[in-house]
Order: sequence, then structure tokens, then C-alpha cells
Amino acid sequence: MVLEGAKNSDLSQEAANRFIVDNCKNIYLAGFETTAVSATWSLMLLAAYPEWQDRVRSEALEICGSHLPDSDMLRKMKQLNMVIHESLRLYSPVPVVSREALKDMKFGDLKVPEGVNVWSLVLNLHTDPEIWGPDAFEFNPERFANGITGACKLPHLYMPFGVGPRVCLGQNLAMVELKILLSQLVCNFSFTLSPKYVHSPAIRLVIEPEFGVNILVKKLR
Ligand code: HEM
Repeated sequence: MVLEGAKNSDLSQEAANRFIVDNCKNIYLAGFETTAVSATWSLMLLAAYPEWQDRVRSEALEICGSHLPDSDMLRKMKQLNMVIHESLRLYSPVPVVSREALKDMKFGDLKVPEGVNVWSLVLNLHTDPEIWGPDAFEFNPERFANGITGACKLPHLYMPFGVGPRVCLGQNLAMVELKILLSQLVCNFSFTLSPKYVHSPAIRLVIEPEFGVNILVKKLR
């Protein structure tokens, strides 16, 4: 599709090459790496918090039985939804959302000149005790029991998928992928953190575990 798009365009050879490379980067980073690293952090948290792993497993087994989940089943997985949201809050794969001012702007007393990039530090917004309460740095999926609005004072500041007209195009797909993967894993295996695991979130293009996540896996059925 990308190649066809480039071929059927009026772009110069150089611009067409850039178009192809940019799209490949976009698909790899936006569509793959973000979801993969979210799955990794969610698994780490489920392994570290066995009571939540049990809750998610019981829910998935009750809803799916021995079937693969369909869209109705995925919608009913509330505990898993809460765990994924809490994981995206604490380990938001994209640490910064930025916007460039295309003209001089004014927000209250704050002047933003044309050309300036404004960075929203997602991690800081997601862990500010004034917004999330005194347990802001703790893993507590229960805070999402009544959705995002029930979880914090200013719901628009929860932005793992960005915000506004350029919000993540793949957010629903990502949630579906994460729910299918995690529900199937917990139904079939149990997880504990290996003593070899070293907790070291590293801020790179996405927030990733610097030394990987070592997990001990036991087959359940
Ligand atoms: C957990 C997984 C994901 C996370 C955390 C994530 C996060 C983000 C963030 C923060 C942005 C920037 C939004 C903004 O600037 O306001 C974004 C944009 C984007 N994402 Fe995702 N994303 C995920 C999965 C996906 C998937 C699976 C796809 C496609 C299959 C995708 C496609 C895109 C695209 C195309 C954009 C650019 C949208 C635009 O500029 O109009 N993302 N994503």
C-alpha cells in the first residue's frame, strides 16, 4: 500500500523515498513498538501483583471459558481494562506529547511564539499526587473502577494515547490487542517475577525495561 501510494503520487524520487521510509518508521514505532512495550509492562505488573493476576484470570475464565474472546467478551473484561489503564498510566509508552505553535499563541498570561515546541510530559501528569492522590506512584488498578473520570481530578490529563485531533489512531486496536493477548496468557499460564528481574524503566523512544523483564512462567492447563 505504501509503495503503491508513493508510485501513484506526484512526488520527486527523493520525496517518494522519504514517504516510504517515514511510513515504515510510523508502522513500526506507532503500530508495533508501543503496543509491544505496553504488553511487557502489563505482564510485569501482573507478575508482581498476584492478587490482580488472579482477578484478571478469574474474570477471563468466567467470560470466555475455553473460547477465544470475541468483541462482546472483550468489552466485559473490566478488571483487565483497569489493569491495562493503570499500566498505561505508570508506564506510558510515549513519555512526551508535543505540539508546535504554527502562529503566536497566548494561553492566559503565557505567550508561545510561532515555531516553539510545547512538550507535555505525560509521565509527570500521570503521577502527580495533586491529580491522582497520595498513591499516585503505586499500582492500584482499583482507581479506574469508575472509568477515567472516576480515577483522577482532571481526566483530560490522562493521555497515554495523546489528546485532541491528532490523538492516536490505533488506540482501540491497541486496547483490543492487549486484551486478547493478556487474557489468553493469564488463562493458560501463571507468572511470577524472576529474582533476576532488575526494575529499570528507561526513557528512550518509548519507555522500555532497560534489562528486559524476566518472568517465571508455569503452564496451567
Ligand atoms: C498501547 C499502544 C499505543 C500507544 C500508547 C500509542 C500512543 C500514541 C501517542 C501518544 C500518539 C501521539 C498523539 C498526540 O500527539 O496527541 C500516537 C499517535 C499515533 N498512533 Fe498510536 N499508540 C499506540 C498504538 C498504536 C497502534 C496499534 C497504531 C496503529 C495500528 C497507532 C497509530 C498511531 C498513528 C497513525 C498516530 C498518529 C496520529 C496523527 O498524528 O494523526 N498507535 N499514538
